[in-house]
Amino acid sequence: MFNMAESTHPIINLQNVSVTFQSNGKPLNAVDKVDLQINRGDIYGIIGYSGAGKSTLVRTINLLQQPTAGTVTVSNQNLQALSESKLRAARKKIGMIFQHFNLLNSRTVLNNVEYPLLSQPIHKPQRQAKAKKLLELVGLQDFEYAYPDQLSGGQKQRVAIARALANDPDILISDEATSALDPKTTNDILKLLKDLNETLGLTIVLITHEMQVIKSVCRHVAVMDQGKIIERGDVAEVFSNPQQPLTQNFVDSSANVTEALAQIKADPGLQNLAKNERLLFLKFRGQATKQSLISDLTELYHLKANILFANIEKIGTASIGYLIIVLTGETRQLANGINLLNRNGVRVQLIASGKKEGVENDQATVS
Ligand SMILES: Nc1ncnc2c1ncn2[C@@H]1O[C@H](COP(=O)(O)OP(=O)(O)OP(=O)(O)O)[C@@H](O)[C@H]1O
Repeated sequence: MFNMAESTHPIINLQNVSVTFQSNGKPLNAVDKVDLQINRGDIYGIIGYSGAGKSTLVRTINLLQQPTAGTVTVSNQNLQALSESKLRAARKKIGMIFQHFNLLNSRTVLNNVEYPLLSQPIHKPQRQAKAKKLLELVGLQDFEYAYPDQLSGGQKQRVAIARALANDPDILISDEATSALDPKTTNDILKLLKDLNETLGLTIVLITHEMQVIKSVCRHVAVMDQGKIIERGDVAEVFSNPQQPLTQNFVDSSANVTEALAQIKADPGLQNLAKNERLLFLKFRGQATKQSLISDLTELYHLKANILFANIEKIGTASIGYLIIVLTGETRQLANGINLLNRNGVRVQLIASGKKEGVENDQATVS
């Protein structure tokens, strides 16, 4: 996906950035020697589980979090070398939105959006005009005099976005901004962020623990674990061919496979498979998702496949298919069938086999 607004010049350049906290008297490397370059106009996702260091990392971008080591360059300025007043000016060009909106409940929607402009040398009419324009941009022109408590979660986040745009930032950092929202509202907010990226050329850095969020708006992604970026690149490339088990976990959870596997493994009915049955987890990629391999098993080897779970995860132009099946048939034919799947690029994992008939009797490779 090419975006006219995106250039190949990094607007954000973190070099060898570390943040070490003291936790119970011991050093904790929340961010560990991270290099991160984000181009102007990009929508860059950072994904990781809780505690991976995502928030700490993105807070170094505006020096809300001072790094213990490394350099932070934004819009060609080394932020650590700036005077207090120049740093304040640089920070105004980096907006932020959060999971819990952080609105001032005693102020109207309009006053909330005006708030960051109060310290600016602008007169009230211009300030209000600007805030009204921003509310229109986020689709809340009819809510100027409402109070945050009267709004839905999605509307509150729109106010927070309008407020974050008050100083015409070049960069918007979104820290789990959709985590408290339902799926439909999440999509609406993500669509708004994408529109703002396209119309304003806004660079967006978005942190989340949900792969669907990354998939629906980001062009690039970094996967974070224990303070380090363990994998990064184009979203479709990273998620269609994960190199790290953690990245694979995100893909599997997104396709609901992790949950399905747990449920199936816990099903008492499947603890006692007959000796001619195999419980298999199959993962397909690319071409394999289009082939009729399951019907081939029946035709060639007289195997019966009982499908317990099926899903296809589409990532860019790539597809990853998942099947959990109970395959029934003669021992030799079961081995032939599994070999056929393997030969066709299907990753076959044996979850359980029938009693007495051990796996060692199968002449097939299963992982
Ligand atoms: N001010 C602090 N003092 C001490 N430890 C901290 C501080 N801030 C964060 N940490 C620790 O640093 C690690 C990374 O936290 P961080 O909040 O950056 O992770 P995260 O990936 O954003 O996760 P979450 O989504 O849960 O916030 C965690 O172990 C956290 O407990």
